[in-house]
Amino acid sequence: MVKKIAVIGAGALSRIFCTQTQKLLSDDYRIVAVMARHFEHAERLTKDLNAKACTDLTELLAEKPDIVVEFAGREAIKDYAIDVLKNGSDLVIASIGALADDDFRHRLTDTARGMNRKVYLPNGAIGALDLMQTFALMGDAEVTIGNTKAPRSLEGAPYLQGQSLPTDKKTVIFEGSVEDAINGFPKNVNVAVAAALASDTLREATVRITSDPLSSENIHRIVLKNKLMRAEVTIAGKPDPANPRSSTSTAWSVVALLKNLASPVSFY
Ligand SMILES: NC(=O)C1=CN([C@@H]2O[C@H](COP(=O)(O)OP(=O)(O)OC[C@H]3O[C@@H](n4cnc5c(N)ncnc54)[C@H](OP(=O)(O)O)[C@@H]3O)[C@@H](O)[C@H]2O)C=CC1
Ligand SMILES: O=C([O-])CC(=O)C(=O)O
Repeated sequence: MVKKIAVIGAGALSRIFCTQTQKLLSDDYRIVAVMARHFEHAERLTKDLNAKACTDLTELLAEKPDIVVEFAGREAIKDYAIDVLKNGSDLVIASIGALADDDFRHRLTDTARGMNRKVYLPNGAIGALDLMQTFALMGDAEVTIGNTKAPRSLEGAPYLQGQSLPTDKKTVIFEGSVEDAINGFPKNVNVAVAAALASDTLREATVRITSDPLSSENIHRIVLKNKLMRAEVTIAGKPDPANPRSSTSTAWSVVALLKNLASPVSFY
């Protein structure tokens, strides 16, 4: 049976996700609605999809989606996630940074369990969340997460308080906890929260953010070790031209997730 997908967000990642899901997965999925803050942004995306454009969650959920996919940001997912699950839809969250908030994460988990729904956290701009869960089970993982982006991909973050970054030299602009990193850079280090949650090191993992004027990629390097295993995962993705903060591969990772869910043989 073809499953109905509704999308929250009509920006850079939603556009890639919708286009590629329609192109590659039409035997299994149909996009029925897209929501944005501005109606015209949602409409710009839906006109090629034969889907409903809206600015209101009730309207989105009226389409009775099997799965709601979020590409809208930390505040949006905090506002909508519980109602999506209570509506009976499963949920894919790109703005995984929202789950660094213990209260939200517990409410999300409890609601999903109570409603017998699933919340899927995609690999996003990184990968290997399966491997990181193995580290979590083995215990005592030491995890460091490095993120390198060009200044234009970092500027505007609350941590920088409007300051511009040097354009002539590579600079470490943040070193600290995952929680401080996501609060300071909510649109840049969702990957750090994903890695820390998967490896069960939300309080212990450390994050380093580097601004590199010569970098044409968003580079994420995660190093994990315990007494029996060590791993280094480096992923370098091209920034989306419409939103240089986001790597385009993030949207593709959600297409891959949906493909996996629909397939009789799943990778893990
Ligand atoms: N897990 C990961 O690896 C990654 C996660 N991300 C997450 O994905 C998010 C989306 O990225 P991207 O597509 O590049 O962002 P964009 O800024 O290009 O698009 C965001 C879209 O969300 C919409 N939106 C924002 N707030 C709301 C709201 N409250 N209700 C409805 N719609 C809303 C905007 O509406 P409008 O157009 O009307 O303004 C816009 O269409 C990022 O903010 C980040 O949190 C990003 C990269 C990697
Ligand atoms: O897209 C990326 O490279 C990573 C990103 O913005 C995030 O994790 O929020």
